[in-house]
Amino acid sequence: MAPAAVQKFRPVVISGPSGTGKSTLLKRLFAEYPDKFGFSVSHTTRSPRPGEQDGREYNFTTKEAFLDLVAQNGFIENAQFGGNYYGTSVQAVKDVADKSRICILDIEMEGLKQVKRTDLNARFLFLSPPSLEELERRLRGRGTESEDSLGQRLAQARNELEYAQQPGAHDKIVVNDDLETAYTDLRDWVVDGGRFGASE
Ligand SMILES: Nc1ncnc2c1ncn2[C@@H]1O[C@H](COP(=O)(O)OP(=O)(O)OP(=O)(O)O)[C@@H](O)[C@H]1O
Repeated sequence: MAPAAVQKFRPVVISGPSGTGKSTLLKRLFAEYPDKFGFSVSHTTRSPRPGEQDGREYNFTTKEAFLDLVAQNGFIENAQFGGNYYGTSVQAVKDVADKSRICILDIEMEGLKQVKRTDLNARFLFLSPPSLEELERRLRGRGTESEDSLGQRLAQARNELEYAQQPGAHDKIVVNDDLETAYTDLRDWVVDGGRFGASE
């Protein structure tokens, strides 16, 4: 049997508290390596909007099919917003590897734990803020959060930082203090001398 594409194109899970700088760093990584990485296509039960194509913006699906896949543990993460379901399926991550790209998963701690229960052969990087105080400053500076949402994000950040301290929780921890240093650290670990974590 041919080896699964995820053996060669190992997905990378990047987690870390909201506001730590994941989007900022990933944007740079994608710009420096435009053909190497990809995001998985999410499932949704909402209707396609004009111009949206099944399998491109989303995998459009019915509520029944969605819930079937939930029951089969087919999702890494799933949630309900405004009456519709959304989720990242294990298969969608494999689809990225099948296209010879490394899937980058920007997910929360619960999703990460779910990935560990799959055969996705992922590598795990935790992006840590220098401190909770600095994280709060950045979230306030970004100007996207209400006080409520800020409080929730900081509480969740405490959980994630605690989990990250457990041995074996992540393969690599990058502290995003100085942006240049953090980017070099993250890139060098992800690229891994051109092996991208694969054994050969
Ligand atoms: N090293 C850094 N020093 C100072 N500010 C930074 C640094 N890295 C990122 N920021 C700023 O912190 C804010 C949060 O960054 P970003 O939006 O990338 O976080 P995120 O982890 O992707 O958050 P979310 O998970 O909520 O999308 C942004 O305003 C960004 O410009």
